[in-house]
This record gives sequence, C-alpha cells and structure tokens, in this order.
Amino acid sequence: MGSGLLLRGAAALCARGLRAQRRQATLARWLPRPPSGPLSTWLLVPPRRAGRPGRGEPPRSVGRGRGAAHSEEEEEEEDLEELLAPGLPRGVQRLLVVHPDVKWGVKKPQLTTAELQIAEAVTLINTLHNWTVLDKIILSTKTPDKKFIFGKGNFQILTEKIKRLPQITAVFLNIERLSPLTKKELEDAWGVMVFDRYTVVLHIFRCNARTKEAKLQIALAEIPLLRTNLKNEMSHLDQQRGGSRYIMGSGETFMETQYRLLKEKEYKIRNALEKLRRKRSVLRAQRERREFPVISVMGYTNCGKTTLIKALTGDEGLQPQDQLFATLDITAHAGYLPSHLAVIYVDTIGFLSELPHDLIESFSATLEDVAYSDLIVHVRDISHPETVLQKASVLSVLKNLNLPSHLLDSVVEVHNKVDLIERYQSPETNAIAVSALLGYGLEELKEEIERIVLKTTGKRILTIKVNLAGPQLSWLYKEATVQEVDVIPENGTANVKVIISNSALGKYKKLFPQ
Ligand SMILES: Nc1nc2c(ncn2[C@@H]2O[C@H](COP(=O)(O)OP(=O)(O)OP(=O)(O)O)[C@@H](O)[C@H]2O)c(=O)[nH]1
Ligand SMILES: [Mg+2]
Repeated sequence: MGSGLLLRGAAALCARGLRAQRRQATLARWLPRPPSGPLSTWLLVPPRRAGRPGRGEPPRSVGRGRGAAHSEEEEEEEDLEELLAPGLPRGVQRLLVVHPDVKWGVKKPQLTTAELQIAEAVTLINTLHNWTVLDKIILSTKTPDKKFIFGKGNFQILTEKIKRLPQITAVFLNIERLSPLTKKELEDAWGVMVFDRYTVVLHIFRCNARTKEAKLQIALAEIPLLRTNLKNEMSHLDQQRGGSRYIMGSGETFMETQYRLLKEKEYKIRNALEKLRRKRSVLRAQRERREFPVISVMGYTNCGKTTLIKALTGDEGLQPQDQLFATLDITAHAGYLPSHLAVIYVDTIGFLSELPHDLIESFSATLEDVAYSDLIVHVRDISHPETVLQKASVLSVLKNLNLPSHLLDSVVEVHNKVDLIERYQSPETNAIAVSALLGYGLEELKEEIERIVLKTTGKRILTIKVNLAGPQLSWLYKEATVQEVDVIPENGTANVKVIISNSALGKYKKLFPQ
C-alpha cells in the first residue's frame, strides 16, 4: 500500500505542469461540457431534428414532423442516427504508442514479441485516417494489472517522455482494456487522452461500418465505453457537487438520468438488432431451400479473405484493402466449384488477438450465420511474422462460437500470400498454399472445397439415364446441378451427369420411377 501511495505521489509530482496545460482540452474533447442552460440537455440527449420534439416538448407544426408523410423507413433512419451519436473523438490525433511488455509470469504473451506487438499497435493506428504515430516506446512491467500499469521507475520515464512531446494529443496504451479509474488517473497525470485497444478498435470499426447492422453493433459495443466516460465525468462533477443534485421536477438526480438514458439507448439498439436478426433467419431459410452449400471464409484481419473470395468468384464488387478491419459486414458471393456446383462464399469480419470481449460479443450476431455453413475456410497470411499466434487467436474464437463439431473438424486451412515467400513449403500437411492475389493454387483449393462440401452436404455425383421426351431433364436442371448431357439420338435418351442431394434424389425416384 505504501509503495502505491508513493507511486501516486510521484505521478502527481511529475504531472503537475502537464496537467495544468492539458486537462481542460482533454475533457472537452471527450464530452461536451455543460456550457449554460439546464444540465439535462448535456451528454446523452441526442441532437434535435427539426420538427421532432424532444422529451417534454410540445409537438411542433413546422418542418419535417412525424406526420403521415414521414415514412416508417425515414423514421428508422432517424432513430439509427440518434443511436449513433458520436461517442468517440473524431478528427486529427497525434499519438505516442506505449507497449507494456510483460516479461515474466502467466501474463507473458506466447508466440510473439514486444516488437511485433507494438508493430501491430502502430498498424492499428495507421489504419485510421487523420491519426498518426509520433513516437513509440516499449516499457517492461511486472504489474500490468496495477493501477499505473508500470512500476515507479518506468512510469516516471514515460511521464518524462510525454512531457518532451507536447505535440501529442493522446497516448495509446497497447492493452486490452483500461479500468475507468486507471484511465482517469493516467489522463490526469499526463494531461492527454489515453486510449486502450478497445477504444482504438471500436473507433476503426466505427469508421469502416457501412450497413445498418454493423453500425448498430458498434453502437452496442460503445455502451460500456460511454458508461466509463460517464463514471469519470460524474466523479469530476461530484467534486463540484453537480452529479448528485436532483433535477427539478424529475425526481431523479442528474446521474440517474444519465444512466437511465444509457439503458434506454442499449435497449433500443438490442431491439433493432433483434429485428435485423429475425430478417436474416428468413434469408437463411430461403438459402437452405435452394440448397446452395455455404462456405464461410474466416481468418485474422488483413489475411486476404476478401481477396480470396474475389479470386474464387470473380466478383468485381469486392474491394480488398491493405487495412485492418476493412470488412465489417457479412456478405455473400456466388461461385462455382470444378464440377459446376454453385456455392455461396461468405466474407466475414477479421479477428484480432486480444480483441476485447464486449466487442466480440456485440459482433457475435454477425458470426452466428457461420454455424449454418457447410464448411469453414480458414485463411492465414503465411508471410506475417505472427502467423502462428494469429492462427491460435482465430482457433480460440472459433471454439467459443459454439459451432457444431462437424464444422470444426472439417476446417480447410489456406496458407495465403505464398508469393511473398520464396519456395514456400507448408509445415502443415493438410493446408493448401495459395496466392489469392496472383491466383496460385486456386484450382487445388476449389477441388478440396468440393470434396468436403459433397461429403458434408450429402450430395453425390451421379449419371442418370433420362428419356428426353419426358420432363426429367428440366426437373434435374431445376433441382440439381447438371454437369454433362450425353445425348443418345438412336433411342431419344441421354446420360445426364448431375450433382444431386440425397433428398432431391429421393424426390426424383418417386416422381419418375424407372
Ligand atoms: N502479396 C499478396 N498480398 C495479398 C494476397 N492476398 C491479399 N493480399 C493483400 O492483403 C491485403 C488485405 O487483403 P484483404 O483481402 O482486404 O484482407 P481481409 O482478410 O479481407 O481483411 P479485413 O477485411 O480487413 O479483415 C490487401 O492489400 C491485399 O492486396 C496475396 O496472396 N499476396
Ligand atoms: Mg475483408
């Protein structure tokens, strides 16, 4: 306890100068201060749109009101806008990236090095438009769970470094999640914002989200962050005796109002997501009826999932990017296997080691569909120095998704980007080496996918003799995949090579008994 106090004292001493300069700016960036007027208009009250009255206001008769002309869709859009009120700072950030290196004990990361981890942290930052890394530092720590993350000596070194970098606007501490208390103490000590991986990844997601579902999932993942900010702001406000005051006529303190609004927001988001989920299960049922095998393409972020699907399907609409988390939405793309069997490839969100739990949870709905696929293709960037760690992270997330065991047992592992390695020899015998970018190894991959898909979907390749005068051939075209039609003109029949499911074959035999 004594050393904790000492450390606190040291931190306070180092920081006094910095704090005075930067504290105001820090807080102002996080949340709008209550300038004047009633406190209840601050924080979680969304911006008012013209014509749409706020809580307790009389309805207005001008502008775009919620009248009959206002479609349900428009209202939904407006509601979504409200739920997505910006929770994180936008605009320019100049950062110092700090990696706490745990050298001993159970917290010491395996299969990687501090250099590789800080390199990934820098890549995360570089993914963001307007965000730049001004400097980076690796500092060892024995106590990553303690309040100040570092021991006294390294904490002082870090504080000195921050003092010498007045142009930075934030520190990115490369750890999964900072407690609200630590975050506040560090921001007070250094006078700049302090981000953890959660904050940064969430911000990347925010910037990359395109569809309504991805945006809602981000809004949901933001809730814990807003709660943290609220806690920090409340303790600050309490020092000025603001947070626990009652708002006139409401019977609630300001703090209670804020927590209630946050709860309501969370409820609305969950409801909206549930609606979308129901819509998706209808789509899933449709897909099942059409009997297209579904192949989920998964892997660490930036390993080349989108590039591979583009190469396998020729879908020009796909846009691979050298960027982390370029894909945030599940999208489906049709392709053909060597025997002309049509399949659907599903592009998925990439994984990241130490992806904060809340974030995974809010995106698990996106990955729910994976359980209904016929095959998982696990793409790996084999040229990446942390490829082994990346594989372990992906497998551990896959395990936690409660997927059926037949799916986990039949995963096809793809070693991508082999063009970047001279004479690549796979250490894993079952893996298929490809270059999605240059098109190497794709035929072999398609054959392997076909072999497993036929097995797992109970489809077979058969040659059926049909009478060309009857409806059999057109039935087969509709209900199965016709590969070859070998007509025998002498007797008006044909040998038809088809890929057919067991259920369709049963129907065929019933309809057209020999
Ligand atoms: N050299 C090389 N680069 C590749 C290959 N496949 C993909 N890339 C590059 O890797 C980067 C990421 O590719 P994407 O297909 O967007 O990767 P992703 O896995 O979909 O990434 P996220 O959606 O962000 O998770 C792009 O710059 C691609 O051009 C490959 O076989 N060889
Ligand atoms: Mg992608």
